[in-house]
Amino acid sequence: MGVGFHDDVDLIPDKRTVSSRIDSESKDSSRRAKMLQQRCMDSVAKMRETFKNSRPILQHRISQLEIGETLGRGGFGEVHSLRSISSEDGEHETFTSMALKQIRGSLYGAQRLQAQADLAKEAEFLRALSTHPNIITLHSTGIIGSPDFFLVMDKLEKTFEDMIYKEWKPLYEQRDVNNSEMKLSKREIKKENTRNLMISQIKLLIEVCSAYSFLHDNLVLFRDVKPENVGIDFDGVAKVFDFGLARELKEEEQVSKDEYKLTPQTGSRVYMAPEVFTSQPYGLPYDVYSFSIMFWETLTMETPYSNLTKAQHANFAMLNSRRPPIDPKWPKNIQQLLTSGWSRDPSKRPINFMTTDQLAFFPCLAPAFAVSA
Ligand SMILES: Nc1ncnc2c1ncn2[C@@H]1O[C@H](COP(=O)(O)OP(=O)(O)OP(=O)(O)O)[C@@H](O)[C@H]1O
Repeated sequence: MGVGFHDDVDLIPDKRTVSSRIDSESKDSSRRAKMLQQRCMDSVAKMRETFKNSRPILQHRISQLEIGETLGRGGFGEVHSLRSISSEDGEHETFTSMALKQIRGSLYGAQRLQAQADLAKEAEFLRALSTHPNIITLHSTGIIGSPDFFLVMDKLEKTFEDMIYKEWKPLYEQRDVNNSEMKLSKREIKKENTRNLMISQIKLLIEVCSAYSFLHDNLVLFRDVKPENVGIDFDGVAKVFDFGLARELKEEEQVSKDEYKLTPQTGSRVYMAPEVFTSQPYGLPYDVYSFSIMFWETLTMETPYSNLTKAQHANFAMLNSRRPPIDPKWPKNIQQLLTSGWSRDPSKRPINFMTTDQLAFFPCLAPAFAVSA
């Protein structure tokens, strides 16, 4: 089922994003730049129309908003907490659980236009897809000044990346601490804590999978699956956000099953699948590759390929098939999922992600899921 989005426009890369942009060195760069600019303008115009027609409660001017502290900044957007919105009768409604995303003040000219198009695209995706419990909810869209828009979304407490490095990793490093009432040996304590940690990790990964599977069911390729782009809300639920690189797959761009002609080298370097890096057609298996790298990162709490330079990564991981080391102590199912998920051959990667069933029925973890169900 398609969801009807407009054409692709590229993103301004953040420090780890190597999304292909207007290539000033290519021969037809100025023609391409003009085309891109036109596409941006078209999507911004379209978005302005959509915003005009959006639900009235969601139409706000920036002067009516009380914007709180900055929660984060990306390549083109900045996100603030939202204290309140004044209603027409001057009363203030409090929206402590919401966040406002707008375009960074430092962007001008073509970059700003591009950012507007990206934000417009993000709003369209969220409008269509944020019914899923693990996709961030879009509450509102609005206009800031005359040309720019903003989005009001659920506020996130932290990202999956924070979870890995600021919560799980310190816990793992203290895994010999006894938190259990039972009298256990040091070895047993370590084993139980490691297992409990893995259960927490897999539970959140299942939620993440569920969101990406939903996108794939709607023929939406996310193209930037990584822990930075998954949030955790204040109830501890995983929420996929940042649809800046997402793309609806269209029949006219399909070259074969699961392969589409799309912008090469789009995404973030260490999570990028070889076919995307080497400018081949690609499709949904791209996200499965990225998810597998994220899966490994979650379990090891280590940055993938951190021991390789960019050139080594290109050579060993992208052109050859070197992958992060799999711990032989991990359950066999996990080992198999990783090996197939990051396979060089996209057709060997599991379709539709690792479904909840596949993840939940690891023999070692099943009892934990049964208890919490
Ligand atoms: N709903 C939210 N609640 C709290 N913080 C958020 C929320 N959305 C985003 N952030 C924070 O703001 C940062 C920037 O947001 P986001 O990644 O959406 O911006 P972007 O410009 O689209 O990023 P990128 O350059 O990665 O595409 C995030 O990394 C996160 O730390």
